[in-house]
Amino acid sequence: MDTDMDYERPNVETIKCVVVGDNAVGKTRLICARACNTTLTQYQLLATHVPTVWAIDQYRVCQEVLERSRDVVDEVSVSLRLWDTFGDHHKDRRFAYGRSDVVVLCFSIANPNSLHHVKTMWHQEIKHFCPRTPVVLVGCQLDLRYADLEAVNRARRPLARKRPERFAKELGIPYYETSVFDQFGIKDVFDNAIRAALISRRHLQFWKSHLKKVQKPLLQAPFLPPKAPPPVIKVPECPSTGTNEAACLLDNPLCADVLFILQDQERIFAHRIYLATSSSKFYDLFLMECEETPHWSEGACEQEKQSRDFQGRPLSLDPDEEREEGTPRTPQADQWTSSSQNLSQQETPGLEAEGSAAETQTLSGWSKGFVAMHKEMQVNPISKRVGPMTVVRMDPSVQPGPFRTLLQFLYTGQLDEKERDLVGLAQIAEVLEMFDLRMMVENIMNKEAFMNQEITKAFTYRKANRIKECLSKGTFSDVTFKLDDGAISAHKPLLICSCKWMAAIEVGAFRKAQVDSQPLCHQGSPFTVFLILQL
Ligand SMILES: Nc1nc2c(ncn2[C@@H]2O[C@H](COP(=O)(O)OP(=O)(O)OP(=O)(O)O)[C@@H](O)[C@H]2O)c(=O)[nH]1
Repeated sequence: MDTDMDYERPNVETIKCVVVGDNAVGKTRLICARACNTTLTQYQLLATHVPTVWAIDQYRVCQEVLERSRDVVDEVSVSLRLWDTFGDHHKDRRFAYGRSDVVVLCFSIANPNSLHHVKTMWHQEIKHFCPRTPVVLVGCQLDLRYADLEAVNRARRPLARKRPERFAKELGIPYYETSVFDQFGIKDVFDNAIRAALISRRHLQFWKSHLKKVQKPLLQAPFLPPKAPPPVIKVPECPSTGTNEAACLLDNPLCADVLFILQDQERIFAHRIYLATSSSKFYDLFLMECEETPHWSEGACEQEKQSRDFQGRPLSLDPDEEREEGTPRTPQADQWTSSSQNLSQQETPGLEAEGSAAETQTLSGWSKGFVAMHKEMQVNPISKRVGPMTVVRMDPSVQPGPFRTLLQFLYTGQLDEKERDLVGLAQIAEVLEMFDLRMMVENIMNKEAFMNQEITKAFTYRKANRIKECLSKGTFSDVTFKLDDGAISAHKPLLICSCKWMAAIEVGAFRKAQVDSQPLCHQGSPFTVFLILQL
């Protein structure tokens, strides 16, 4: 080493920096990150620990390592010589400490014991072998403080910044944190270790005027932890189960949000999320409604709306409030004629309307089979709760029997082979542009009903994807889960179908106070705090 040209260059300060600390705290990785600029994936970093020391000989054999050892700190040219050591407490490190200029004392932020050993063992050892050498304390593996590594975190809680900071203060040494994974703090550690070494050298070699600008080790800028990823909402790719539950929900329409009126008297309750994710026609219909009446609208502005409308505050049904004055109507909305008349009482006798109807949208020009749509407070026939509902009046040609079968298909993706009114069903499927249903009917008529299984499969696959989309965007959602780190919009009908607990809440078996303090599901759900709105 003594033959290195750095020793011959004037004004280049060679600094021997010894890196010590417990086994597996990350010394070797830290040294490699500085000396060789190695970047590793988290997977590589987490792979089993192999006890190693980074070979000091690298400075002789590897040109890149030698070049990277050169640095300029506070206008001083330095050559940084890193010495890796074994972490075993009983090993003899006196050779490593000999003639050292600075000691980088490492512990792992994910391992409180390694910090404990800083005080009980490492600092004492350093003071014993090189009492005048400056020391820098380094918390390695900083990313593990924020990582979602259940096992690691549970086994040994990562250290918060305060504790090691207090340690460092007591020992009178500077403190830095690093993550090789996030490439954070590596330069901070070594630049400031160099500073500490140079300051100490300046005391001894006061004639070295080029050291006069060297600063004391600086404070480290805080690490900005990465934002937690949004929660992953999993929807089974092809939900084969759940069809019975969906059919049940249609028969017992808890938390229904749409009411079909057929032939001016027949009333069928349903759920927008089921219809919109099974049929483009209904998707368009309900989305148009959202756009037309922004006050009620869900869709993209769902989150905001949920916090406004469903937090128990009175809902305004005044159409004038629904669009700010001077706001242009969407071209789509202009296709319909709108009137503010209240249809609920006069035109649909027998309705248990609780409030007045909002703006009515005439749909006959938009599509065959539909007459008009408006929003109205309605009583749910099962829970007896009053809530806003989309009331859709169907064309008189739409017969209740086939329409019910059509809805069953939209909820389950299945069609009973024994269906009697196949002709009526084919007609209504044609009118409402539900071509997969029409094809199913044709298959039954052609005695090829076995082919319908494939249609059902494709249907459920498509539906699952659409549900995923609606979940991620909050479209048609009617419930918001408030979590510690944000809110998730969801759909009560879907939840009710997959979780009896939710159904119990909806029929009122639980009181709100209990709901607030109960975890959501029995399946180890991560939610611990949630609020059901609109209770
Ligand atoms: N997540 C994460 N893991 C790290 C980091 N640094 C090191 N590791 C991992 O921690 C383990 C120990 O790292 P080493 O650098 O080998 O530890 P060491 O202190 O040199 O260990 P000894 O050679 O036994 O003294 C390895 O599996 C590394 O991949 C880091 O910044 N983040």
